[in-house]
This record gives sequence, C-alpha cells and structure tokens, in this order.
Amino acid sequence: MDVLIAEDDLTTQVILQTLVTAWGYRPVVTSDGREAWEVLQQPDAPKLLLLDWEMPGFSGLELCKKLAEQADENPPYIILLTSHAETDRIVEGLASGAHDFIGKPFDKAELQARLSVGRRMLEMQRKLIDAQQQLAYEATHDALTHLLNRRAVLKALQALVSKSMSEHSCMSVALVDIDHFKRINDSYGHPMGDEVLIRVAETMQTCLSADDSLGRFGGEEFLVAIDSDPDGAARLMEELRTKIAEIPFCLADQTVNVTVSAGIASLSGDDSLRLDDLLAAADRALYQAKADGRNQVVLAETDLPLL
Ligand SMILES: Nc1nc2c(ncn2[C@@H]2O[C@H](COP(=O)(O)OP(=O)(O)OP(=O)(O)O)[C@@H](O)[C@H]2O)c(=O)[nH]1
Repeated sequence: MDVLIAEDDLTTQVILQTLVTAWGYRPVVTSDGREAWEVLQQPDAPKLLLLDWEMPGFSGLELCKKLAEQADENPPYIILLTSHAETDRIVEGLASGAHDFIGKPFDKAELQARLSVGRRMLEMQRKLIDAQQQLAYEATHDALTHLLNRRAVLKALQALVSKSMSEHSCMSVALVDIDHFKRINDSYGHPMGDEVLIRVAETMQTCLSADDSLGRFGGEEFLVAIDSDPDGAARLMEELRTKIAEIPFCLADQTVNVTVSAGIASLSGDDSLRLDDLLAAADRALYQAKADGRNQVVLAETDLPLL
C-alpha cells in the first residue's frame, strides 16, 4: 500500500521513508503541502497519509480541510504529525478531517500500529464501497443478460423523453420480442432458451450507440430507448432484426435460428406525451409485427393520444 509522507523536515522525512519501507509500505514523499495536494489529485493517489501539521504551501490541517471539502466517496485515512500535541490541537485536527494523530518525536512501534489501523480502516472502507457498488449493479441489471433491468431501462427511457421535450428533439422507443421463444424452450430446453436470450442481448448491444439504452423488459422482451427520430430508429431496428435473423446461433452443437419482431413509437420534441402512452403505442406496433408474420419491424401510427 502507498503511504504519502508530507514532511518538510528532511531528517524526519528520511526516517519516515525508511521506516514505512521496512514495514512493507511504498512511500510517496513530498516536502510541502502544495506538492502533497497535487499528488492527492492524481487518479491513483495514496490513501494512507502521514501529514506534518506545520509545512510550507498548505499546512497538514489545511490539507485535511481541503480533502474533506472534496467529499470523496473513498476518502484517504489521515494521520497528522505534530510537535505540539496538546488536547485542543488534537481536537482541532480531528474536527478538520484527520483520523488520527501522533506527536513528534514519535515512537516507532506506535507509528507502525497507527499505520496498521489506517490500513485496516481503508480495507474495510474498500469492501464496503465494493459491496455498495455490487448491490447498486444488482438493483439495476438483469442477472441473466446483464442488461439494464425493467425499472432501470424505464428510468433511462423517462430521462430520454424529458431530454427530448426540453430540447424539442425526437426520440423513439422500440419493444423487441423474440419470435416463438416458447418453441425454442420446448425444443431445446430451458437452459438453451437462456443462452439464446444472452446471445440476442449481446447481438442487440453491438448495434446500439452509447446514446441508446437497452434493457430486458420482461421474459423474452427487450426495450430500446433510442435517441433518434422514427426513420433513424426504424433503420436501427431493421439492422438489428437482420443481424439476429442472419446469424446462426450455434449452441451446444446445435444451430438455432432466431428471429425477433419489433414495434417502434416516436416522440417529436413538441409532443406532450405520457410515457405509458408511448409504450402502449410501441406495444401495439409490436403486436402488429407479430400479427403480420413476425421477423419484422413496425413503426407505430403517429396519432398518439396527447395529454
Ligand atoms: N429460457 C427462458 N425462457 C423464458 C424466460 N422468461 C420467459 N421465458 C419463456 O418465454 C416464453 C414466451 O412465450 P410466449 O409469450 O408464448 O411467446 P413466444 O413463444 O415467444 O411467441 P410470440 O411472442 O408470439 O412469437 C414462455 O415459454 C416463457 O416461459 C427466461 O428467463 N428463460
């Protein structure tokens, strides 16, 4: 683990550097507060900090305050070093964002122990952040296809509708459904059906741009929020439909031919439309695509009910 040493006294600096190296840390040494601040702005900056209170540039206390203002979700662990370790100073340091304090001249064993506490706290903080990120991912993604789940893709769709209204631009939504998916399950088994869902999701993803959002809307149905007018959305969905129909899905030594049907509804920036109405229009277009023989894209009629 990297340890930032910010210390202007050369002798103390060398002692600290030698000690932390002997204890298995990688020292990053700076001689004033401003240099330390610059190091701390780097993407992989050290998280365990030994800051001298009295330094040119920024003092250790000023650095604590500046770091607290940054409100980093993974903040560094700060140990302040000072030759004036009176209670009111300790209180001021801790109140400014320091986590620990050590008086100079320091006891080596005590410093090593305090660094160990810092390392443990940082490891705990990392685990907590990782767990939070994992939970956030699971709450917004479908476990099978790893696409956005229904709630998350609807949120993305709502955001695109709001953007379209505020910018008076066009947007579209497509509902894409795998044709005769029940037959695939019945003929090849449920695990193969799952594999088809994953492959269709992957293929769809390759056709879309970063401005579009793709999610699993239900069993074998997907929703695409498309930052484009009806013509652009229809071209995109046609490309996607053709790609899926043309690629033979080779799964477990078997070739499965898969096709999809899609229904598209669009919003021109001047419409004032409820999300439910837009989705209902896309669903009607999808129903039409199924009724007309499947493996096709249908654009909804534009006479959508207004608010
Ligand atoms: N393998 C697998 N099957 C699923 C999953 N979710 C839903 N299904 C199946 O998807 C099938 C959907 O069948 P239907 O709604 O009848 O539609 P379809 O057979 O695709 O027919 P059309 O949509 O009319 O072309 C059902 O058999 C569901 O059990 C899943 O996560 N994995």
